Amino acid sequence: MNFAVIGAGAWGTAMAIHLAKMQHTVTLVPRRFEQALALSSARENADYLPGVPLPPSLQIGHELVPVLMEAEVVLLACPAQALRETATRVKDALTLATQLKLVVSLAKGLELETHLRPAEVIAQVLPDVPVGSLTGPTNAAEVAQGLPAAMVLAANAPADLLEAVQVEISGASLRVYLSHDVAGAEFGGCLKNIYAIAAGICDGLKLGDNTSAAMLTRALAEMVRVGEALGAQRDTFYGLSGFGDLIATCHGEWSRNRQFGEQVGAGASIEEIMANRKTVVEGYKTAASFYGLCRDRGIEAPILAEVYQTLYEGKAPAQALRDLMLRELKRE
Ligand SMILES: NC(=O)c1ccc[n+]([C@@H]2O[C@H](COP(=O)([O-])OP(=O)(O)OC[C@H]3O[C@@H](n4cnc5c(N)ncnc54)[C@H](O)[C@@H]3O)[C@@H](O)[C@H]2O)c1
Ligand SMILES: O=P(O)(O)OC[C@H](O)CO
Repeated sequence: MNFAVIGAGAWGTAMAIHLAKMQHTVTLVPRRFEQALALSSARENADYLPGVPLPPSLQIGHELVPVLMEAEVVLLACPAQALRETATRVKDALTLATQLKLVVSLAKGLELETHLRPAEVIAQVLPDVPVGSLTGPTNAAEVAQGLPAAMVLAANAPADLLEAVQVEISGASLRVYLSHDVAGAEFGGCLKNIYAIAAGICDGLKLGDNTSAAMLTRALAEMVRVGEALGAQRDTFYGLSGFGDLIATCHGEWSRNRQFGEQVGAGASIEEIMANRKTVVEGYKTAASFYGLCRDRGIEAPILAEVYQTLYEGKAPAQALRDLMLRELKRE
């Protein structure tokens, strides 16, 4: 199959490496021309995924028109806040000769102003192409090294197309499951980033394993409540895109959302952390987007609200934790 991966951060590069190793025709398209040159000459993405060689067959592209003339599946691998702009670039570069069958989001964040999920943003821009989302517990570095992982491809597209793409992406190191609950799969991936910030805050406050277990368990309950209220299916949150990614991201030393939370919990200034970061922390803006969405819809989400107040209203992390602990008592 012919794949185009638009966006060459850690995750786009890792997926492009995986697909190229599966013998597909793959073109990785970085946003900036200099980045395309650097990747072509070094055969490594030194900025975002250092130490992993790009397979010889992996093509690096820059002009979208020729790449999109041949691509059957396009993966959009940029941060959620850049998705609309990236999908628009794809739309503008599509020609009548297109072979495009499916556009897949790899992003895990809500658009800030609209509160839309990644697949919803793409569908607004590209209403005539089937859109899906590939999500689950997948740290880019591990996938790039070929360590086994499992994901969910969620899409409302013809079954034969989805099954074909599932087969093409799956292999000994990546097992892909299918789902029709795009909302559930995407809400899980977006929400877990906020709870990973909360888990990191607990780490930064040097709390113990009991706190971590309590936080994770209540985060899952909150994820289910928020997701169901927004129209997703309850069961989806107990799968790879919900529970699976929550565990990976809240526990993974590597998680950028967890690391960010740990710095916040340890007392660092949020402005300074964000100013010094080169890579995306999706949970930061997604916390603001979900906070607005839950407030507007009257959805109870106390952990999310405390993370929001800590990040945006200057609330002390220890006070946020205390307020969570001293909420009105209730049945589990
Ligand atoms: N890294 C992972 O392990 C991983 C795994 C699964 C999903 N994701 C998700 O994939 C998405 C991308 O993450 P990443 O890890 O590749 O991020 P990254 O920080 O490694 O790279 C971000 C990429 O987006 C590009 N970018 C930044 N601003 C942009 C803009 N305005 N327009 C277009 N491109 C822009 C950058 O040039 C860079 O190539 C995020 O939503 C993330 O949550 C990441
Ligand atoms: O490093 P993070 O926190 O952006 O998490 C990356 C992936 O979403 C994990 O599945």
